[in-house]
Amino acid sequence: MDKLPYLFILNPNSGTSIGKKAEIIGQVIQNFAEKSGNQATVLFTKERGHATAIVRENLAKTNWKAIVAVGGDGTVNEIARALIGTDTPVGILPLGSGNGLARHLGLPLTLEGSLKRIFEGKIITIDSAQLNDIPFFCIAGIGFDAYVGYLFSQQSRRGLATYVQVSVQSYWNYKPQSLRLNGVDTQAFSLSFANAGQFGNNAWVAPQASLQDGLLDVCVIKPFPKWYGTSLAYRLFTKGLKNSRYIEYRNMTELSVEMDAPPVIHYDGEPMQLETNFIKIKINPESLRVIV
Ligand SMILES: Nc1ncnc2c1ncn2[C@@H]1O[C@H](COP(=O)(O)OP(=O)(O)OP(=O)(O)O)[C@@H](O)[C@H]1O
Repeated sequence: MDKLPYLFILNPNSGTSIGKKAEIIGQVIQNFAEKSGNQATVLFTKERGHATAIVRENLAKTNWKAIVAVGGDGTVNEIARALIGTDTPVGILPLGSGNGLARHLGLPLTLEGSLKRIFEGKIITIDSAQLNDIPFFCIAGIGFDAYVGYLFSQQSRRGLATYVQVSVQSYWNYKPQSLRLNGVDTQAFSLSFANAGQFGNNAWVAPQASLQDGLLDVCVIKPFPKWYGTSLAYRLFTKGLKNSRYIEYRNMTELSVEMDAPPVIHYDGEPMQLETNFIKIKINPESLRVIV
């Protein structure tokens, strides 16, 4: 049996209720590993960005079989960014709110099912991407979803219900943005750079996206009448956006976006206010190993 150890990094801030259960989940991971003849070290993050620091500190110390993100897409991002171009695979134990990458990959969403998959699954190599120097693995974007992500991050309550509430409230006053996409003037309600197909919670902005095609699926949601919003939302959750006249898809390996002012963006659901109005996005083919 292969005895290389696994490093699990748990973000107690992921999802809506890990916090109080973090220690118990850590214990479940340890017990499951032991029972299945594996070794696991479980570490807990203390703040935003800490997961990246933990990987960097520990990567050279031991030959890890895999480093597992216990949390949502933000936690996967923090861990995977330190594993790009290395042989060490990332595992995903999806305990976040949206779990876009895990859902795209069809991974189990239960604790036991995920642990079994992590210890028994196979490894594939996927593309990663970057927005300026920010790596992302699932989807990055500008526009309405970035704006909502930014407002959501300022709420004290998390979870899907809060997200829906913030989305609906901001929808009515939100105005499409003017930008230049590869130098061409474009009006967009939102612009998504999809490596994987969904934001999380099965909101499929680019259901056709593949993590292994060396391409980004760029989805432009063009300005639309407000009454059309429910139809777009329905299409988003039923993989039907492609048939809308307000949607345009392009496959690209890199692109540039220029805005009039530094925009709020999101990468893998993490909102961020940029300090520049020039954005370059590019794909890095076959750059991350993942357990599936
Ligand atoms: N110990 C911590 N305390 C506070 N925030 C943390 C801590 N560790 C990580 N974070 C931050 O928590 C945020 C949320 O993490 P994550 O994205 O994994 O969960 P989520 O938002 O519930 O899931 P998803 O992105 O799948 O919807 C990230 O911004 C991450 O940097």
